[in-house]
Amino acid sequence: MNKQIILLPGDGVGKEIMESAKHVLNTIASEFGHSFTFHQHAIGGEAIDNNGTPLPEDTINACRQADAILLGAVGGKKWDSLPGHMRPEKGLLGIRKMLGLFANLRPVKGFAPLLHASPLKEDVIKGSDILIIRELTGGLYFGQPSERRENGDAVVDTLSYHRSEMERIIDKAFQSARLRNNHLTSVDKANVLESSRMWREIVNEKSKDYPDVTVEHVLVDAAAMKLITQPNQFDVIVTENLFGDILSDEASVLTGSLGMLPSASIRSDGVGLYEPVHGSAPDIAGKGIANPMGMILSAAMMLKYSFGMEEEAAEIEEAVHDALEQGYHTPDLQIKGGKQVTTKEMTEIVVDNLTTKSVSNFICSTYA
Ligand SMILES: NC(=O)c1ccc[n+]([C@@H]2O[C@H](COP(=O)([O-])OP(=O)(O)OC[C@H]3O[C@@H](n4cnc5c(N)ncnc54)[C@H](O)[C@@H]3O)[C@@H](O)[C@H]2O)c1
Ligand SMILES: CC(C)[C@H](C(=O)O)[C@@H](O)C(=O)O
Ligand SMILES: [Mg+2]
Repeated sequence: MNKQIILLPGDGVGKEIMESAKHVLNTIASEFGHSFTFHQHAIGGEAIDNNGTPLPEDTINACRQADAILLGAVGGKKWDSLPGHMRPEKGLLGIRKMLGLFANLRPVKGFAPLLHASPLKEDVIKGSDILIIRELTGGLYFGQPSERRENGDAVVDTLSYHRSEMERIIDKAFQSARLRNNHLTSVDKANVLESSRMWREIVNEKSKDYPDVTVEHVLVDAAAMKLITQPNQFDVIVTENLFGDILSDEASVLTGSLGMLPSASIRSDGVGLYEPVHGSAPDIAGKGIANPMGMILSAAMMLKYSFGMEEEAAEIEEAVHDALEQGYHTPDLQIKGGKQVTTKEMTEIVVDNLTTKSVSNFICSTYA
């Protein structure tokens, strides 16, 4: 099966982990007889430097024609003082919006070998398996007006949603709950926000179409607390854009590191953009020690959701699991003992697991 994949490595560790995803995908292609053609394009800070815009036209055109898109991360201190519309993050928001990628799926599942890598108690996180579904193309991120007023002494951002935008993400969440444990937690701030009251009404209306799914409403502040105290009470969480952004970084603590979390941003026809949940990690960029697992697992999500390659995706997940079980980990994972490795070494171990199912002969070097 020939697939055209757009690679948007972006900035900071984005470039380092994109190499990992490419290596893993090339390995899967040769194991399963697929052909993946990669086309690399600029986005974010790199595109600002080279093209004067965070989202160049040729990147947009390439993404429109792609079978799927893989993105590393954007952003960095160098571009932090630029005006809002020129920031690297605007490139990412722009491509999500232009392609209509309204459903952001962020699975949070602890790998057994990492249960003790979380600062949370092992018996609190044991059994946690959450799918956070974040609305991605509306809300405060895109509402207008969004501007400074009164010579900079006042400011306005706008939280705006149309009913249809809420309905499609809530439908997606009910459908996902049906494929899992039939439990949906809708997270909002209905005690304060009108948008949340409308969201809650729509969830209640929709629940009549999915009588087999149990629905629970939780206010976002309480949800933030419950994610840490009772994470295994959740199955699917659905929420609006900003709440989903915040809760997903929080939930990553269950897995031991933000570097572990993958994501899929999709629309109804299966076209998708796949990226780890984390950012460009400026504090470790260039050191070769970024955790590549979130990126590699995002590539696996691409195979599953955009290409229907379930078996291939499962093999990648297993190879990641095995690498962790073999004791290998990048330094972000606080594991006592085990073998600390670099991004490249971790990638080789995953690739080795994919091809030989054994890394017993792998010699890992140390890094400075
Ligand atoms: N999707 C994206 O492109 C994306 C997402 C979040 C933040 N950002 C941008 O990234 C820049 C930095 O933001 P930040 O520092 O708040 O968040 P960040 O996610 O980049 O980093 C937060 C912390 O997690 C660590 N971390 C993140 N990914 C890691 C990995 N793969 N391996 C090991 N450790 C990892 C970092 O070292 C850092 O300590 C900002 O410009 C921000 O806008 C981009
Ligand atoms: C970089 C930023 C625009 C982005 C977001 O807020 O959506 C990031 O934090 C994410 O979680 O993908
Ligand atoms: Mg985020």
